[in-house]
Amino acid sequence: MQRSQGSLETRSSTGTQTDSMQGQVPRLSKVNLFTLMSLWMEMFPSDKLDRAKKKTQTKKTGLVVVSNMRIIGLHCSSEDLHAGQIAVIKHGSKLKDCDLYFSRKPCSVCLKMIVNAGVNRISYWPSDPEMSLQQEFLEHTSNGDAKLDAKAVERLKSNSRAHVCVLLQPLACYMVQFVEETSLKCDFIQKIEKKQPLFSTGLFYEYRQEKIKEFETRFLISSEDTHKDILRLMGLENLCENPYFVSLRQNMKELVLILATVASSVPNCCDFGFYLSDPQPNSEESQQSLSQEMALHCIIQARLLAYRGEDHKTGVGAVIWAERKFGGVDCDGTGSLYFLGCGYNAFPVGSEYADFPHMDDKQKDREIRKFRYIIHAEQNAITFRCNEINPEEKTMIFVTKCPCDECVPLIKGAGIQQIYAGDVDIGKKKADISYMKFGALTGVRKYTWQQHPQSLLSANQAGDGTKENGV
Ligand SMILES: Nc1ccn([C@H]2C[C@H](O)[C@@H](COP(=O)(O)OP(=O)(O)OP(=O)(O)O)O2)c(=O)n1
Repeated sequence: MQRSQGSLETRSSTGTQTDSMQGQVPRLSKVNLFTLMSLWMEMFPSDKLDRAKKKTQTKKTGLVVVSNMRIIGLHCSSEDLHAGQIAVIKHGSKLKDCDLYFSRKPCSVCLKMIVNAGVNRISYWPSDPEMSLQQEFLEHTSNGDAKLDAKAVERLKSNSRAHVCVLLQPLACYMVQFVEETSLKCDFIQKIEKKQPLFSTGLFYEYRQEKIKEFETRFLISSEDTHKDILRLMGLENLCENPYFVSLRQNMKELVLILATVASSVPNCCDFGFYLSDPQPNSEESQQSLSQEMALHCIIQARLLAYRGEDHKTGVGAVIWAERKFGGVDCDGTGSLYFLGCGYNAFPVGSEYADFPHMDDKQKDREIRKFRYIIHAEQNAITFRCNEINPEEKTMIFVTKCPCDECVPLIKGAGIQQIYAGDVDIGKKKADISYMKFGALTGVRKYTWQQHPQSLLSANQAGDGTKENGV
C-alpha cells in the first residue's frame, strides 16, 4: 500500500488512541491540514490593530505556501500588505510550481502576481473572500468594488495556467470524534487536570464552545442564501446546488469544529501557560520569552500537525519559528517572526506502509517495534526546514511532546535556543524511547506547560510543596 499524500487517511491499528475508535486511527489529509493551517494563520496574534476589526472591506487572510507537498511558508496579511503580496515578497520566483492555500479567496491585486509567478495551484476557503462580499451584501452603501474585484479574479482565473480551486476533502470517518477524544487526553489538558482537581471535562467543553462560536463567526456564513450569493460571485455556482451545497457546508463546519477543538486543547485559561522550567532569578529571561498568546498559537500549529502523524498510537507535531534580529523589513503579519520548518512523526520518506513495524513497547518482541524506524516530529522539522538556523537569532521549536533523548542533542546542536513543549513524559525511561535528557539540558531555554509560577508560589506557601515536573 502506497503511503498517501492525502488520500487514504484511516489505518487499522494494534494500539488504540481512544477507546471508542475500536482500532481505527484517522489522519488529516495533507490538503485539509494545509487548509486548517491557513485558517489558523489568519488568527495569528498581531501587536498591531487587527485589520479585521477595523472598518475595512479587506479581511485579514492566512496563507500556507507548499512546495512538493511540504510547507515552506506560513504567512498572514499585515496592516499594509495582503497575504499574496507577502508571498511574492518572501518567496519571489521560488513560488514557481508551489501550491498556495489561502484562508480567503485572494483579491485580483494578489492573484495577478501569484499567477504570474507560475504557481501550480491556488486553493482557498470557500467563504467570504479577502475583498469582503459579505459586507457588500450587508452594507448597501458600498461602492461595488468587491463585486468588480470578484469579476477580475474570475477573469484572471480563467486565463491562468494555475488551478484556482476549492480543495476541501471530506474528513476521514470518526475524525471529529478522534480529535475531540485525543484533545481531552493530550499532555496539556492532562497536566491541568493533574494540577487543578477542579478542572473538569465540562470546563474543556465550555471553553471549546466559546471557540466554536468565535471561529464560526469568522470562517462560516450563517445565512445559506448569502453564502450561495457569494459562491456564485466567486464562480462556484456548481457548489450552490444540492447535495453539493449541503455537503460543502457540513465539511466546512466540521473543519471549523476540528480547529476549535484543537485550539481548546491548549487553553488560554486556568492560570496555565509556557513558563521556564528552571527560572533564573533576576535574569532577563522574561523579556526574551514570547508572549503567552504567541506561544499558544505556535503550539496549536504543532497540535494540528500531530493529526498527520503516522504513528498509530502517538501523533506528534513540531514547528520552528525564528525572530529576525538584523535587517529585513517586517512586512509579514507575523511581525519579526518567520517560519523555519515543521514536521510530524512518520516513517522515512518514500517508505511503503508495510515496510516497518508499527508496534510499541507493550508488545514483547523488541525487533518488531516501531521505535528504531520512526522519524520524530522534531527530526522532520529540522531536516526539511526551509531556512537556515541563524545562531545570532532567537530560534524556537514548539513540540507537542517532551523531546526524547534522540532529539534533545539534535535540537541543541542545530542552534535552536528555546523549546516550548509538553513534558508529561519527562524523566521516563521506556523500553525503546527515553525522556531522560530533557531535564538536564542546559544552554537551551525550556518553556514547559505549567501553572503560572506566581500562583504555584502561593500554593507552595499555602503548604503544597511539590516541585513542578521534577525539573
Ligand atoms: N518529542 C517527541 C516524542 C515522541 N515522538 C514520537 C516518536 C514515536 O512515534 C512516538 C513515541 O511516543 P511515546 O513515547 O508516547 O510512546 P508510545 O507511542 O509507545 O506510547 P506510550 O506512552 O503508551 O508508551 O512519538 C516524537 O515524534 N517527538
